[in-house]
Amino acid sequence: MAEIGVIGSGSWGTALALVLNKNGHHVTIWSYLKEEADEIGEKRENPSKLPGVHIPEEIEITTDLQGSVEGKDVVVLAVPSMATRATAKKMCPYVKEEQILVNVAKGIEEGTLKTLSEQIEEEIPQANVAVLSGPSHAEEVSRELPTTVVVGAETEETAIYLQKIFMNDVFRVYTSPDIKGIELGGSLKNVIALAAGVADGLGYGDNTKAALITRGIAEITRLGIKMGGKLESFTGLTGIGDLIVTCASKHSRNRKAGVLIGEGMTMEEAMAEVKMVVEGVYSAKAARELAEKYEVSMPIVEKVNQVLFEGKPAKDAVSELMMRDGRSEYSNLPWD
Ligand SMILES: NC(=O)C1=CN([C@@H]2O[C@H](COP(=O)(O)OP(=O)(O)OC[C@H]3O[C@@H](n4cnc5c(N)ncnc54)[C@H](O)[C@@H]3O)[C@@H](O)[C@H]2O)C=CC1
Ligand SMILES: O=C(CO)COP(=O)(O)O
Repeated sequence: MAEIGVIGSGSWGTALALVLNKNGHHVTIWSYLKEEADEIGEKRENPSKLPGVHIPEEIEITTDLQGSVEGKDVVVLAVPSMATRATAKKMCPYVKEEQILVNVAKGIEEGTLKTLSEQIEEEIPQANVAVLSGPSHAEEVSRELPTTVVVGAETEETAIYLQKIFMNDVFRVYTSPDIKGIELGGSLKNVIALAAGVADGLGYGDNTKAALITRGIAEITRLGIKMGGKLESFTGLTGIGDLIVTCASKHSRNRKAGVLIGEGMTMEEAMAEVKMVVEGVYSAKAARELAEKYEVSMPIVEKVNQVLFEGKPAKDAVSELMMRDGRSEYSNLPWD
């Protein structure tokens, strides 16, 4: 049995706390909001984030960050990406040398273009930072529906340790050394999911969705490989796997926000309506900046930016994507 701190009481932190509790570990969830901690503690449920899911008494809920980090065998970071750096900074004094921190949020920092593990390493240099990602909606994980994810770590030893900590009969965990590829797949898919939602909101069909998923993973892979990620991560659970679930699922926050935008809402109105964190909106600008920096063509990412931030009508964005110059599907494939 391990002592585990989960930093973040949103739907994903809570769902992972349930997995870890089922596996026999002692889990403490840290909540940023006192009202959220009080409500979970009293009702043994997170009604706004995971309605109807019982949170057993053994799981402690607290707003004491020090107590949730100090002395823990593993600390899981599950706060929204825009709060990751600030939260890591606050955690730093309580983290011992080589303590294992697992980031499970998905995002890229605007401006610095750093992944979340890079930000955590900058703020907590003494930590051993790993990541966990894959096609895994909290609503399904918390109901014990079979799910697969990948843990990425600096050493095989850490990855296998974490695999044993998280894995059970309904939560299968693979290991990988490709932290960069895992993080890029998880963050960039959210931007494509917004586009898939927009297509649904415009009333387009399955053909359009399949096109966005396939051309979307081509964009993600082109950039990801140039940035040092491995092809296998983009063709695996943390790439195409996560993109499929996000673009197709009724649980997806990014897809939902896209649907509302496709139906005519502004980005701000859509985010307010979804109520939960819509990471693709925060990663979209960073994705566009990365495409420029690494000189990679990412037309879907570009159109998402124009719709979100420059007032381009969604229908025009789709037409413009369709009417780009004709080209070969894969420009690296020779004809002879
Ligand atoms: N919900 C899901 O199914 C999955 C979510 N993720 C990722 O996990 C991360 C967290 O997402 P969710 O749990 O879904 O979010 P959520 O929308 O369910 O909850 C957000 C939580 O963040 C907390 N919070 C708000 N401002 C904060 C701040 N400044 N500092 C620290 N905490 C703050 C709130 O208390 C709230 O509990 C995101 O990056 C998301 O992409 C990854 C896989 C699955
Ligand atoms: O990353 C996630 C699922 O793997 C959560 O993001 P969405 O809710 O937009 O799908």
